[in-house]
Amino acid sequence: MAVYTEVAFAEAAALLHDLNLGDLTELRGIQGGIENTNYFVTSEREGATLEHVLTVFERLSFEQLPFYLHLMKFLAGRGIPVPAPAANAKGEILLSVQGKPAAVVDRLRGKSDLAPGVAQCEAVGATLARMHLAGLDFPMSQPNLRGLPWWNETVPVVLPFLTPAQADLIRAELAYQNHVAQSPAYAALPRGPVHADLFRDNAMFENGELTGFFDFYFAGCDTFLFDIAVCLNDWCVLHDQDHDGSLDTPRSLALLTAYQAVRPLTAAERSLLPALLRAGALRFWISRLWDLHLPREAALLQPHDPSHFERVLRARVRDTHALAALLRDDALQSA
Ligand SMILES: Nc1ncnc2c1ncn2[C@@H]1O[C@H](COP(=O)(O)OP(=O)(O)O)[C@@H](O)[C@H]1O
Ligand SMILES: N[C@@H](CCOP(=O)(O)O)C(=O)O
Repeated sequence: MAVYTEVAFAEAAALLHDLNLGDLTELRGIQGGIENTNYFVTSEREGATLEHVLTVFERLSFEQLPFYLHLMKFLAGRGIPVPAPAANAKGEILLSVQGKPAAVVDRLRGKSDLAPGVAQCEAVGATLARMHLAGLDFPMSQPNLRGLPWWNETVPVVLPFLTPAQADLIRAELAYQNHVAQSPAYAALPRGPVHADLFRDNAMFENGELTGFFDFYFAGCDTFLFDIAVCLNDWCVLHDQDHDGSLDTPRSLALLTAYQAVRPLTAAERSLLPALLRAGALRFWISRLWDLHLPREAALLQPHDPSHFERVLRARVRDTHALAALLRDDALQSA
């Protein structure tokens, strides 16, 4: 559990009043996240029980937050299942707790499915594509703050903690990704607001139905293909202890086919998916190394295992040509 900022009951109660969300009845620190302080807040208003999530942002600034919160509001308004932020009487959705930025958003029903099958991957693929299309009109712009420039800055910071073989891999992959980013095919990739961290623990299901995506605090304007790659790397790999990071073909095809039924991939996207799968693995290997070796103070913090994404990256590098062949597969082409 990561609770970096302790919020008192009275402080949370006053916040809910300002948002016209009634009387606070329960305030509970949330286990699971690693970036922000999160609490479940339950309140009573005119006989109804309301469930929200209070987030205090630990790394993001008052300048960066409007993009994420307004994106969630915009997507929710377009019928995409994401938590809408609550507004105060002045219409403000970006709040302040102990001088830090904060927000109160809808609590999604259900729980995360950490062992998804084909049906869950289909639901994620279709909803991801709908979200990408809905976001095309979003008027605000902010880069993916965990994109290539951050990788270039952060790799030298984590290098001292790596073995020589790991250092060779991370340097070679960073060079490869800088090269890919200069290519005409990369420039041709469709772009818009992306979630950029849509792991299994950032989606909820209830009775087998997807109830929504949440945790948009790594979102940014980037290629849609990067978002797809991040999803495939988490939703469609084997997660047993001995796994080697390989993609599970039935779940990968299910996610991609469902995505394509809503927004077909372009030729440039097909050709660059193997490279962007490597980019997605590199991004989370770097951030997990950074979180592990350069931790912040926290009441309780469970850093994620970086070696998982080292394995995923090695598997994607090994499978680059096989994945390219899979993407030329007739069944997927005609989806
Ligand atoms: N809008 C929401 N609806 C339901 N549960 C949520 C919501 N936001 C966060 N949670 C819960 O809080 C946990 C941690 O949130 P997360 O956003 O992943 O934290 P962090 O930002 O620190 O990574 C999630 O695993 C989930 O159980
Ligand atoms: N999904 C990332 C970590 C980001 O934390 P989250 O709790 O906001 O998803 C990873 O698994 O490394």
